[in-house]
Amino acid sequence: MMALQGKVAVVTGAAQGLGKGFAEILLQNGAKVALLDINEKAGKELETQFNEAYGADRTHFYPVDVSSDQQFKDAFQKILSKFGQVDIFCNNAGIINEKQWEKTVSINLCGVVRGTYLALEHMKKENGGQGGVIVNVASLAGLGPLAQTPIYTATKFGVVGFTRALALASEVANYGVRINAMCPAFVRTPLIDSFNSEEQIGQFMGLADFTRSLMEKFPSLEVEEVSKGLLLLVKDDSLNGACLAMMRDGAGLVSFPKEIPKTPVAL
Ligand SMILES: NC(=O)C1=CN([C@@H]2O[C@H](COP(=O)(O)OP(=O)(O)OC[C@H]3O[C@@H](n4cnc5c(N)ncnc54)[C@H](O)[C@@H]3O)[C@@H](O)[C@H]2O)C=CC1
Ligand SMILES: CC/C=C\C[C@H](O)C(=O)/C=C/C=C/C=C\C=C\[C@@H](O)C/C=C\CCC(=O)O
Repeated sequence: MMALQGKVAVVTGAAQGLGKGFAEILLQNGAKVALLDINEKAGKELETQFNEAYGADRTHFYPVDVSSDQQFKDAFQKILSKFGQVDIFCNNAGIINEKQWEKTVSINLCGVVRGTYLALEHMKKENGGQGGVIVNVASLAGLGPLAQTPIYTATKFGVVGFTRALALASEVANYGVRINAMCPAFVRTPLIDSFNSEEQIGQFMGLADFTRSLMEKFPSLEVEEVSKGLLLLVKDDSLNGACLAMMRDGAGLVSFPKEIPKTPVAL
């Protein structure tokens, strides 16, 4: 298991919700944490709160829009200047917006790619790096479709596929970096109210009742529960290319079929 004492972690979308929970459990386990978020007010307030709770200078906030290549790169350099290294990188920032769907893709998928590649360039052994672990936050909607949010679903399937492919590349090329994905069902954060917002859901508002029924089948998880899943994916150094599915009735590592299950058709 990876010891976190003295390690340096980066968490995107850290100002609230799951990102705040992930940052806190990493601090509680001895890591220093760089908080990245577009919400500058909330990020600065959380930095102060965490430094008071876990010791001065254990946390620093960096205002970053993960859809901006330049902002992400600039922040990463500032993190390296302040902390000297990055051992853990959690790409968590994400939104739901089926109307501004290019924005959703740019944040949920492209933002994860940007963060992953920044971390990988720094961590991989062939670049003189010390190795490390990257956790990309997908969703259960990255393993099965959410009818009301086809674009959000597509981005999460993309995060799962990207993570699994890069984990395989890391194994084959011996980068010394583990890359895993988190696939929680509904979690009690501000994001899940999105399904009721015409501004975010647009043409699919008529499917709100379908999502409500899904929420009954998959009762909401608490941030604290999901944060324990993050800790597992970070600490267990046997896990690379793992996808952790999390639902109220339990969590489990997804077993992807070696062969694609299919029903033969005559062509
Ligand atoms: N809440 C849920 O039911 C589930 C959430 N997830 C995923 O977990 C991640 C976090 O979601 P929540 O904490 O629930 O959402 P949230 O809306 O509570 O927090 C998201 C955070 O990301 C930040 N953010 C948004 N756009 C950004 C950008 N362009 N650059 C930097 N930061 C940005 C926001 O300011 C906010 O602090 C997302 O990727 C989401 O898709 C996955 C499964 C379930
Ligand atoms: C409208 C979207 C609201 C919130 C999105 C939230 O951020 C999120 O990602 C929630 C995902 C919840 C998904 C819950 C169930 C998905 C079910 C189907 O897609 C099937 C997928 C897996 C089957 C799981 C099982 O039955 O074992």
